[in-house]
Amino acid sequence: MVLTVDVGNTRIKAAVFEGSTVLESFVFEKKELEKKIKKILKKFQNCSDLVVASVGTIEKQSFLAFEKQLKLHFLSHEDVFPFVNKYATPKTLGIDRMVLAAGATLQYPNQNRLVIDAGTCITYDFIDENDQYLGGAIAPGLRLRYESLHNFTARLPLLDLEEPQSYIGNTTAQAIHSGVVNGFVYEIDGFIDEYRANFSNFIIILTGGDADFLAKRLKNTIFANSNFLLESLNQTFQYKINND
Ligand SMILES: Nc1ncnc2c1ncn2[C@@H]1O[C@H](COP(=O)(O)OP(=O)(O)OP(=O)(O)O)[C@@H](O)[C@H]1O
Ligand SMILES: CC(C)(CO)[C@@H](O)C(=O)NCCC(=O)O
Ligand SMILES: [K+]
Repeated sequence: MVLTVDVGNTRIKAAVFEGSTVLESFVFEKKELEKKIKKILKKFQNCSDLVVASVGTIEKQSFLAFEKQLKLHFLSHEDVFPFVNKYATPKTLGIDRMVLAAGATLQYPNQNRLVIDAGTCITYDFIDENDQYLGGAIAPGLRLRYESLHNFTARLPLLDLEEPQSYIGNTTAQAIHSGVVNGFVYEIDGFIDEYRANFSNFIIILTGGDADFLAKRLKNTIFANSNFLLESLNQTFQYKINND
């Protein structure tokens, strides 16, 4: 059994895998890290490996205590990945994006793939049919848009996510919902159209905390898989032990 942990910018997600099957998955806050992992390991005592990808402030040190119980794999750029990294600054590429690209490469071989992660940030990652990682884009995520409108202005309230009634918002609240939600959806559809115009035959993988919300609203039909990063962590680990 393998315990995978994704330390994002907002929350932590974890899952226990037996082979490629998820036995259970978890979401928790950063301050609960130690307590939660202890609890998971108590329930799943057959876990032999702990695989971590962190883009947050939590470093490898926070996991060292678990090394007594199981083998720690704190993923970094030094690990083996199943694609050729064409990013011009490979060392600054987020480890979460590398893991997503690895999962897409392994799970959908011999085709162009676009991974869209709608989390704290929206990230786009493109791997071509020759398994070359080309790059993509980083944009503010849905919640971040609501927060930045409030934090960087004097008069805009902080609102919770709500379906806009129209693209023509006729109140401050409706104008914000339209700008944030419609803007988010139009932007992502626009990116997908751009990729479609330039590449034929490719698959789109949609993941992240806002994936389900988004999937229903895109004009492009895409299935969401909110576990894709955790599944990719498990696959990256399997790839690593077979290729090290
Ligand atoms: N309980 C929650 N806390 C924070 N965001 C949530 C929650 N539930 C849903 N969301 C949505 O999920 C988005 C954040 O996505 P996610 O949880 O994947 O981010 P994350 O944990 O920071 O991971 P990453 O840094 O990898 O994006 C927000 O834009 C928000 O709309
Ligand atoms: C873009 C985020 C914040 C998304 O989680 C993360 O992948 C990151 O910190 N990336 C570093 C910059 C880059 O990927 O080029
Ligand atoms: K993200």
